[in-house]
Amino acid sequence: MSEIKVAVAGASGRMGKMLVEAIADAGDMRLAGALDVAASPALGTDAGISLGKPSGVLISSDFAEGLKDAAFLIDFTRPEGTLQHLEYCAAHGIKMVIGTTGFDEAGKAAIAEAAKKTAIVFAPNMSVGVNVTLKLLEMAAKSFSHGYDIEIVEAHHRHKVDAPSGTALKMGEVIADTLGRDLNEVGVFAREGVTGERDPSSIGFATIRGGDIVGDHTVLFAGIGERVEISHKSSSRVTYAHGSLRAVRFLQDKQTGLFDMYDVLGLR
Ligand SMILES: NC(=O)C1=CN([C@@H]2O[C@H](COP(=O)(O)OP(=O)(O)OC[C@H]3O[C@@H](n4cnc5c(N)ncnc54)[C@H](OP(=O)(O)O)[C@@H]3O)[C@@H](O)[C@H]2O)C=CC1
Ligand SMILES: O=C(O)C1=N[C@H](C(=O)O)C[C@H](O)C1
Repeated sequence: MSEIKVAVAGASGRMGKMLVEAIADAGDMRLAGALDVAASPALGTDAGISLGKPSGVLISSDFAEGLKDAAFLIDFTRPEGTLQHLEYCAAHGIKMVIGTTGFDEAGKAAIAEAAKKTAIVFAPNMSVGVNVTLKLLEMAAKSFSHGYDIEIVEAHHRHKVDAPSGTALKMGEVIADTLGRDLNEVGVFAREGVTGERDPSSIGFATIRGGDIVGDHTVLFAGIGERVEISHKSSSRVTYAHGSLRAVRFLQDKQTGLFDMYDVLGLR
């Protein structure tokens, strides 16, 4: 069987490097292109050089050049970058795995629209563990629908630019949907000063940023006399990279459509 040709956007970023390495180590894939922003000091360098594994692929900011051999683009960048890549990929039939977080509603709508022209997996967290945790949260939310206060705490490294994390928001959405609530109405994203008592229907979010924390998420169901905490902790970004490669393989026989990691992992 021929190798799957995969390009990586944000190739010199934390996830980009991890993906370049994971593709090199995968027996069924080949790095077919590497993109980064025009201002990146990594432009023109070999995408694998910082890993000590030269790939023969130079990092480019030119979409036509960086994607000329690619059937797939894995994108972990910023929403504004992803939306540019999306337009190009939709026009050229390149399938996408999007891990970028921090999209507004218009950005999410653009991804849904592009999925009418090409096949896309879009998920705020590609790890198996987090997606299984989302299923556990659905189950827990059903049982803790009354008498339990729901709070979501997430912690990430000092470089993360969006808050709360895409994963924390997804956890909130899953719980709110299960309980028939609208996260836009019940989400509480900051507390300061005299806040008044807690609204029992609210879902609170707390954000920690520091050091090199890869990604921790805890959902707290706090009742009277007991509390339950459901936690996931990432110790390496490799889990996101391996999930992304599973998403690429899942998309191989899809032509169009918007999918997430529940689809990839058979959790729906
Ligand atoms: N879904 C998941 O499982 C996961 C999602 N993420 C998400 O992935 C994204 C990237 O995370 P991370 O790798 O840590 O971030 P980094 O900042 O390390 O990497 C981002 C990369 O994208 C580049 N970039 C920045 N702006 C643009 C742009 N406008 N267009 C194109 N490329 C751009 C950066 O270039 P430069 O450095 O030169 O600015 C860099 O190479 C975040 O949104 C994060 O939340 C992260 C981990 C897991
Ligand atoms: O920026 C990160 O690092 C991560 N971002 C994703 C998010 O916002 O949920 C996934 C993971 O938590 C790591």
